[in-house]
Amino acid sequence: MAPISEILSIGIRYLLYVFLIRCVLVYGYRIFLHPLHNIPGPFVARFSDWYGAHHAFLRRGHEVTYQNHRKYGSVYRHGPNKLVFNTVQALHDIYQNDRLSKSRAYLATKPHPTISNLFNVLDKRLHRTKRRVIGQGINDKAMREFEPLMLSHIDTFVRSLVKSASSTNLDATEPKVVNMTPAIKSLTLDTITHLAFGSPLSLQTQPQRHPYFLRGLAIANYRTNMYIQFPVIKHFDYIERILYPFMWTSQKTFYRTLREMIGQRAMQGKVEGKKDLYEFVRDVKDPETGEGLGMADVWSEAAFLVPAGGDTTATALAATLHYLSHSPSAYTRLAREIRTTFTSASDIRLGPKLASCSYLRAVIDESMRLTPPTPTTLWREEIPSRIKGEKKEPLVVDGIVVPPGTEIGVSIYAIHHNAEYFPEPFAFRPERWLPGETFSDAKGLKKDEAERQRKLTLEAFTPFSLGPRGCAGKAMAYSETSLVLARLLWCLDFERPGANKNRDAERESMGKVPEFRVKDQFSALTEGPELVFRKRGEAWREMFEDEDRAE
Ligand code: HEM
Repeated sequence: MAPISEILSIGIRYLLYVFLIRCVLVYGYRIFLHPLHNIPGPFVARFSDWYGAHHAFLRRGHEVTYQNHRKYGSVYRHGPNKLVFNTVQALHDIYQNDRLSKSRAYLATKPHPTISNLFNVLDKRLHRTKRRVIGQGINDKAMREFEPLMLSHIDTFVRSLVKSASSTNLDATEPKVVNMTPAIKSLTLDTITHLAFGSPLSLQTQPQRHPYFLRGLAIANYRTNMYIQFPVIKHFDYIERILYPFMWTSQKTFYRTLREMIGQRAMQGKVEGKKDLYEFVRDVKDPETGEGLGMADVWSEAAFLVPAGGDTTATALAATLHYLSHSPSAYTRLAREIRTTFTSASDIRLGPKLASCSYLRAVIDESMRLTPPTPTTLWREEIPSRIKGEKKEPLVVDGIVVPPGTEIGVSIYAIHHNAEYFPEPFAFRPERWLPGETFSDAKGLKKDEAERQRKLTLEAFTPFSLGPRGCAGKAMAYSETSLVLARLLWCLDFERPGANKNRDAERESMGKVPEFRVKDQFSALTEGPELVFRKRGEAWREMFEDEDRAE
């Protein structure tokens, strides 16, 4: 009888042969016979999802996708069963299509198989119910009711910038350089936690209480993105615990803080006159069972709503400040609009006056176009028919027949830089959003050509995505960004430390404002901008009136 070691070695060799044959068959099929084999794309992506995982790991999926479109055209193969498109037609065909739902990869972000939140629920009926109920807490009406509390956080933010500023002249005293990413995130997270749980996290006023919250949030986003891009990795999260223990603990701290906030809110029960998001979430009932949500579900909703509402708005604001600090003409025009529309800081409220600030809206939109807060590709998939053997029309996206089981999407970053829809795609041109105005590349177009161009521009602009799974917090995002920028520019002027206005003006006129680059981890990870502030005349004093009175 052969010794055990010989049997083992034969066994291993045999398994290796089987593995190699399987690889040859599977990869050979994916490269040469797969229904998508004719669609161009990077070679590795044709046979392995490691391609997407690798770029998600390095947080550069958005820029790689943009480059790939330049190389391969308006559609390319991003994985064996993944297609990315880059046209307005595809945006419509994918995100406004009843036959499609979020891809099953979103399921990997569920904390438990039976627990879902508004972000990762795939069942359409449950999604509609959750969206209807939770949406009431973040729609226009809710924002008008929440406005005084939102303004109190914005004023805390502006006051801290005033305190960092020199008196009148930037050269006279040394103003403090402010890193805007943590400052803005503290503001937006205080705001969303106040809206969600009826009291804020107080990151602005007591940052020492939650030193790891921002880091934990960033890591939670990173993991969410890795799971969506490469769901298999979820099964190996213990490797992460061993290799990156600090990452793991920061993220746990973030979740623990949320749990504590929910616990404190739950202890208060129903509070008369208070309708925070917690109340709305507790009202959600499963349409099939009629049962309400348990604490684990409430936690899961919070774990999504806090980053959804806090992180994205922070990116929009940081990007806008970056572009303004590089664009003297846009800065001057916006400051003039704010300072001539309102009569005091407290006059800056939601309503017709703020809505009339069209340049403000153009600046925010142009900043979100260049640096979308969610720069990624939002994957969708055809829902398999419940009826066995049912024959469906083939799914066609932008003229391409998409086989069942294919994940498809449009990269928000890539389409926002598609020159067909946005002439001078890397230039900061708020005028492109203003009807009747034009800029260098659009000059000389005939009226009907200009109108066609404008229509395409509007259709291709998709920072909030679109369709039934588009952003539910758009009203909150525009309310918050507009109020912050308007109150800030009422009280202060700002610039980059050591900015050279002449050089900036020259670069701006040539369309060479540097991009506010971010890392793609589903939502964007930002750094900076670093800015210095200068008090504006006596306008800022109003912010301190309550404090002065209290003294
Ligand atoms: C500039 C700020 C914002 C941007 C750019 C943005 C962008 C987006 C995008 C692209 C999606 C779709 C995600 C996907 O398909 O997987 C989304 C979904 C969502 N966003 Fe926002 N968002 C912003 C602010 C907010 C705010 C302030 C809230 C309020 C809590 C919010 C709540 C939501 C919700 C609840 C969804 C899920 C909608 C659903 O699936 O039905 N967002 N957002």
